[in-house]
Amino acid sequence: MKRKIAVLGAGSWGTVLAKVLADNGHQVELWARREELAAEITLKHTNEKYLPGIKLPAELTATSSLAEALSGKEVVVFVVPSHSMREIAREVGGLIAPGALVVHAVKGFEIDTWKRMSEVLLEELGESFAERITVLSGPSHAEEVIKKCPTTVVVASPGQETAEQVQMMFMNRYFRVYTNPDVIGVEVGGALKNIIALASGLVDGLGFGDNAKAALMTRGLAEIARLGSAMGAKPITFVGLAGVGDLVVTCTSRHSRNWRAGHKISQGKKLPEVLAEMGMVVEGIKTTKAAHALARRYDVEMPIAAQLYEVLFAGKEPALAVKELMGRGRTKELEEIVQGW
Ligand SMILES: NC(=O)c1ccc[n+]([C@@H]2O[C@H](COP(=O)([O-])OP(=O)(O)OC[C@H]3O[C@@H](n4cnc5c(N)ncnc54)[C@H](O)[C@@H]3O)[C@@H](O)[C@H]2O)c1
Ligand SMILES: O=P(O)(O)OC[C@H](O)CO
Repeated sequence: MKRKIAVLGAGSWGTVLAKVLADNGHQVELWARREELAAEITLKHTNEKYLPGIKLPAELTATSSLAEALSGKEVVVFVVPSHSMREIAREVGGLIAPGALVVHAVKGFEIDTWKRMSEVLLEELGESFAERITVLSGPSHAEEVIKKCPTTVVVASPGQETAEQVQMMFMNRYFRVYTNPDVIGVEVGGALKNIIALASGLVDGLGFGDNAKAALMTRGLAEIARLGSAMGAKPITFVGLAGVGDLVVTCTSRHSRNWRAGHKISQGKKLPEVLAEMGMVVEGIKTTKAAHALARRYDVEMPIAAQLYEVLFAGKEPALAVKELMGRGRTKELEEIVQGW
């Protein structure tokens, strides 16, 4: 079934998801915050800032008007940074058709409340959308999907039927989509892996080698599963695409903005300088604050996230953070994660 779809957010990921949907024959309109970018996408079929050198399909149009983007659409896909989700959801709340499906592909928590993105959407759009909000996550760098490199993602929704509709909408020969009923696990896995990716960039920058990287990813997964389970996720979700899958790709790829930001910090650069140099969303920075707060709220131990918090926000030397992690007291390996599997 061909759909009329609005994709809100014309950064790297929003533009690429819009292209996947356009490749699948859907009628897609992108919303870009800046008018010049909307004009560039519609008239030149490029998005040079976020996807340099890439030609977009001629059928893919963009607008800077939210009302125009949403007019007559059956599906709305949110791909804005997590810090702007509530503002945008509030603005479009009254404009979304009552029966429309809502999808988000955002990997982060709301600042200060530390709510998940589907919670924010539900609060702003209303209870009538409860069964129709879906999250799309998994190991998927925009730079590779745009070249049709084989990619797998997962969609999670409270209703299996909704998840399957979204699965069919996005799935094609280069973009394979799985379903999972665990919305909390998929959202928490996608958000928290960014912290470990930042730490990976740091450890790589310090020249600590492959053993340290493997340790970080494995013990990072333990922290993700521990907090996620306390928040209500199914632990098994963290061995899936939104857990291990995304952790592997983000910690090992030079495409990762989070990895690159961590690497720059290892070279002695301060956070404002790093953010200015990146010029793109680095969700892991805010998510480190989220993990710090959520670990306290749910009373779970997250030593890697705690050390990263001190490096990012209290000026701790990265090498000292690693030394302190290695100097922690003796402990058992998997007990806390295995509970509930
Ligand atoms: N890039 C990827 O490969 C990728 C893959 C999967 C998921 N994601 C997730 O997708 C989300 C969006 O990331 P992205 O990669 O497209 O980011 P990006 O940095 O490429 O683009 C961000 C877009 O958001 C816009 N923006 C910035 N502040 C805004 C605000 N206050 N209100 C509205 N729009 C604003 C920018 O103008 C830009 O168009 C993030 O949560 C990210 O983790 C990204
Ligand atoms: O570039 P990053 O670090 O924001 O990661 C992008 C995606 O989340 C990878 O799946």
